[in-house]
Amino acid sequence: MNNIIWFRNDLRIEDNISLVHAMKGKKVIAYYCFESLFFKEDIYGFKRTEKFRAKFLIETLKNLKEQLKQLHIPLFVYQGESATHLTQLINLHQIDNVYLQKEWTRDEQDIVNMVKNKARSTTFIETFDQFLFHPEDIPYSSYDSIPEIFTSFRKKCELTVKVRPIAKITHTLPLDNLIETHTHIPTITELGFNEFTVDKRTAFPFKGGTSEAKERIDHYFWKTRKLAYYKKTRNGLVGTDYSSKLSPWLANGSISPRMIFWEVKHFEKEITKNQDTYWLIFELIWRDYFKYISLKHQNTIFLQQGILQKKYDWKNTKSIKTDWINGMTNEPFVNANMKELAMTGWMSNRGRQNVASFWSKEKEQDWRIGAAYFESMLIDYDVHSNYGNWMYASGVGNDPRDRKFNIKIQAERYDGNGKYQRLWLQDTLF
Ligand SMILES: Cc1cc2nc3c(=O)[nH]c(=O)nc-3n(C[C@H](O)[C@H](O)[C@H](O)COP(=O)(O)OP(=O)(O)OC[C@H]3O[C@@H](n4cnc5c(N)ncnc54)[C@H](O)[C@@H]3O)c2cc1C
Repeated sequence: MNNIIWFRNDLRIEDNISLVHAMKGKKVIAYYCFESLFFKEDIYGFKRTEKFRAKFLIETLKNLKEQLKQLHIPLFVYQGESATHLTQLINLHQIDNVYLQKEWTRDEQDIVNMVKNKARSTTFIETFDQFLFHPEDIPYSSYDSIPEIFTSFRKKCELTVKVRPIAKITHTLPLDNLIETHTHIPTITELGFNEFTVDKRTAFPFKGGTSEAKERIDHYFWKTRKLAYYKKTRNGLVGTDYSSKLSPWLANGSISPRMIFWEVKHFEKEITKNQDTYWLIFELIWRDYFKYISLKHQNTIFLQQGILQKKYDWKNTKSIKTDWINGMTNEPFVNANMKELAMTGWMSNRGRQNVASFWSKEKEQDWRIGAAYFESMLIDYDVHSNYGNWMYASGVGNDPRDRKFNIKIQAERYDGNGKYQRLWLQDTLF
């Protein structure tokens, strides 16, 4: 059998089910495409992927290519459309099976369907591999019965679901499997961006790729033991260590939630087990939850009325949008966060909650514009977490209390000494 592993948001060789299956083939090649759809402008005028995530992705691919090489698997990398490139590759190498992580959102599915339509004699094996709690293991007979309240979901899953072990690779391919690809990983300029240096103030000064993710875990868990204080520091705003910062690697799959889960368990056995160590797993369950919500509600997560079918009088005011994006509103705390995002592609969870609430609840602007801006800018953009959290913050999702943040009180509580606001607003008056 000739197999392809089609990498998308599972850019790792460890704990990758599709790779384990693909490696049973006689000939195995790997494929990745910088899909032009994800680099186009959206309907609001934002580039769907901005330079921060593009750079992170390039770094991730470089690391993946090296790691695949150790297994004697060549990585073919293209820019454009999979409907063209992957179909050609399938024909050229007489591919029997394409293995890939199952995705269910609109654009991801469209891309797969276009390839399937052009490669009708090839088998596509799609496997869920982005979850902590595997969809076959959760205590619900269908996605329809997933509760709309996170706590109900979490409690029931915690009682009944066992996190699966890490999927292991047991062999390498013969050396002659490592054929020349005549493709290369594009540079940032080839992807349409100018070269740039990262702002020194960034809270996320890290690179893409599994190796970097593992270094981060080593630092945060083992070297500094910050994990043992995670719950107490996770609402922080300044510096690298107030939270794990694992989301960008999780988002593109260069690390799996299971890898993190089992490392927490190891830490709990070797060092300490407390509320803080549990809380990192608690947050990973939030991540799962938003994936299940999008599995349940499918593409309604992109609609203005959200999964609640709630109609508000959403506005789309150009000046409010410009002020919000540029950090020029009447709220210094919002401004500091928006400047951080614009200059680094990163914002803390506390910041995200505040700027989202300000945009949709205070200014009553169409939440989808805010979500689209985040999609463009965030290094850790993940379709489910982003749209799930945006709906939640905007009153059309899973927040049973439909909260609106008091920005001044939030700034006082989480940035009482003004350190964070000074960091990002030092050049402007506030
Ligand atoms: C409006 C809004 C948009 C967001 N968009 C994204 C997004 O596109 N991608 C993304 O990964 N997260 C998103 N989040 C969730 C959260 O802000 C980030 O996951 C978190 O800040 C990442 O930092 P960390 O890795 O240090 O998190 P930690 O606090 O260390 O948490 C560990 C992990 O748990 C998960 N997690 C934590 N909080 C959440 C949450 N609220 N929802 C889902 N998963 C969570 C993440 O995978 C995170 O890496 C969004 C939140 C809001 C309010």
